[in-house]
Amino acid sequence: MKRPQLERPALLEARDVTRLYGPGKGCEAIDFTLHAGEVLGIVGESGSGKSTLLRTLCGMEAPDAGRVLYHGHEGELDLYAIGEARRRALLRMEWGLVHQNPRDGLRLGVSAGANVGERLMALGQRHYGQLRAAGQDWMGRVELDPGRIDDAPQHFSGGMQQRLQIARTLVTRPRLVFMDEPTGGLDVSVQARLLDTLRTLVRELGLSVVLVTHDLAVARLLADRLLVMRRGRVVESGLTDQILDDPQHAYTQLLVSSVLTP
Ligand SMILES: Nc1ncnc2c1ncn2[C@@H]1O[C@H](COP(=O)(O)OP(=O)(O)OP(=O)(O)O)[C@@H](O)[C@H]1O
Repeated sequence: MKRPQLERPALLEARDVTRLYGPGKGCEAIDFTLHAGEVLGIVGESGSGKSTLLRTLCGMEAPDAGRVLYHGHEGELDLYAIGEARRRALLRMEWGLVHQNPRDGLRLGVSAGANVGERLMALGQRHYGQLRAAGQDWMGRVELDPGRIDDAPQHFSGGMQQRLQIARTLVTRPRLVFMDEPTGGLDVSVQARLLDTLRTLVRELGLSVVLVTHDLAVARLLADRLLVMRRGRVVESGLTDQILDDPQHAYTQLLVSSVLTP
């Protein structure tokens, strides 16, 4: 998906971000700018530091050094200079987070409709009819049967739960969405259909996304640009098609030719 974004404003910036648990474990000296409407894929083999970087970017884990800057409604915010309460409010009001395991992002015991409506309620919506209509609408958008709005997600398949988590995340129209292996842990055919839905939503809504995936096929379908990580560092970055079609770094070449084992 090639969408030139250079003219768009910066939305999220990582400036020399480091979070290390040990040498090469975590992420180190990460620098990038995500522009509005852009999908940035973070790829690399298992243990390369993708999830650590994502947690640092989305306010869940403070870096040892460096800054994460977010350009939101209130202008530029230094994510770890503001308090915990404001970071939480950002996640609730302006951001969305899609976990690999939908169980981490859903409340399994309450209805599908309540799961979708909850984030709207957190933004102040109280009108039952409107919340229910939004629930049905978003279940339809992620290709779930809106007739199952009163069913609890614990009775849904893994793929359906992931679709519901995506609906719950996107219903508030977040300005920035973080996704950690959104199609991981699912059967291949389920993954392919979900990826198709995600790609449609990303395009239709013009989403700004930071996407972590070890799966280069997922990266190719969704991401405009890639950061390739190895042992905590970015070894290569650029447009997705350029990197995947003509990788420059030996590690990326190995990744692309699937020589590396997970
Ligand atoms: N809380 C933690 N405490 C100690 N070490 C950690 C912690 N979190 C991650 N690590 C280590 O940091 C390194 C990077 O882990 P991370 O989960 O960020 O990699 P990843 O690329 O997301 O891998 P995967 O795809 O397997 O999730 C690994 O060596 C991991 O063991």
